[in-house]
Amino acid sequence: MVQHLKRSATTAMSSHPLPALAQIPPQIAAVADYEAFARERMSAAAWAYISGAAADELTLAENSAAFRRLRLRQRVLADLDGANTRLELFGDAFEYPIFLAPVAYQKLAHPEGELAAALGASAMRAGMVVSTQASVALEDIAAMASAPLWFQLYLQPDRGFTQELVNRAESAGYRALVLTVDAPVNGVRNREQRAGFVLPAGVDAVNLRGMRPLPAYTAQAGASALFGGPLLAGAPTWADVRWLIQLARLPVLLKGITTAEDAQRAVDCGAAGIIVSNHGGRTLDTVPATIEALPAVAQAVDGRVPVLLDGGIRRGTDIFKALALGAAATLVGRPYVYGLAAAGAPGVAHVLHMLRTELEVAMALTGRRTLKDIDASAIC
Ligand SMILES: Cc1cc2nc3c(=O)[nH]c(=O)nc-3n(C[C@H](O)[C@H](O)[C@H](O)COP(=O)(O)O)c2cc1C
Ligand SMILES: CC(C)CC(=O)C(=O)O
Repeated sequence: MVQHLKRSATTAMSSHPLPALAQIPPQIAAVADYEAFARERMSAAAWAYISGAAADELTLAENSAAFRRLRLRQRVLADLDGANTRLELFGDAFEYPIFLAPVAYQKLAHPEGELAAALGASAMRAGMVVSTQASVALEDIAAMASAPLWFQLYLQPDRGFTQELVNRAESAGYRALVLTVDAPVNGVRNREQRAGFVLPAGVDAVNLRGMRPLPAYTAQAGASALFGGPLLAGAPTWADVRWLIQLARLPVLLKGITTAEDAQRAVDCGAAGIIVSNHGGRTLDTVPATIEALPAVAQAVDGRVPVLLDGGIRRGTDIFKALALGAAATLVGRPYVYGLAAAGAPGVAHVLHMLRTELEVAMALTGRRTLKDIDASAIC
């Protein structure tokens, strides 16, 4: 049913998103409802890669559980005339504070990959962050999108190649750079390992083609698999953050900050924004949920730059709670990838539509007219 919808509605969506949304079956009423449809359409290995996280996946579970533990304070009879969810970030206006987080290799989820995600986001006028490891050329994604795109950067050991990547993103019209700082090495991805995940033919990091590969390295028996090898030797440091901020013409956000100390340092280095993120639980297991890390980061930043958050958002009330505790906006990862896998661009649009509507309901029932009215007093 949803598969059929994908074919017929993608075309309709490019002129108007709503007819396509009207064809989504009623049993998909919440973001979580896409998960089963997505799983059916993916190989077991791709499912393990996308839905999985690091080690015992405690942080993955905690990201959502911590949102669910928070309680809202309902307020009644507020004047909601003129209510809206608008915001401005880095000179661009957005209709609502929900962005698509950078997710690598989206062709694993859908043959059109990032192109369909960008189409869905643009139809809903939502911003999207495109991964360095996208499976579609960053220029082609930019040509598809009408809403603002940001480019997520993994600093490559070859800094000259990294600079080229930044130039390409700037030339293609991306509006900000998101430097991911929490993954100098991959987490211990046991679920992926057990499923034997490897990239299938036809899916690769096309934007990194032509880059000089790291020297081959096999640790001697009894030696460290990581320390002393080339991976950490080329890993980014604060000096690289300053280098990037100096060379980039675009604002640079740091993604993957979860402590007050690092937030302070990021602002001191000239970061234009901070994304509180633990990579959806995919890097270091047992770190706290992002919603628990947010207040200390927001306090350290003290309004000097916008603080965004991702990780575990599955409801509009989660977005509301993040805003109440100091976030200017939020990003979602797996939820839209599940929508993409199940129904292509309309699935992505639908996920955004549901989250936005749920956020508006939460605002109406807590008596908040604008995003600026959402503060900690909305939480018990
Ligand atoms: C399959 C997958 C691939 C990801 N790829 C990237 C990436 O290339 N760059 C990055 O900064 N974050 C990446 N992330 C992390 C997301 O940007 C985001 O932090 C996380 O998914 C948020 O948690 P959520 O999935 O619970 O919404 C990836 C996440 C997933 C699930
Ligand atoms: C290719 C990976 C490094 C992309 C990523 O960030 C992830 O899988 O979490």
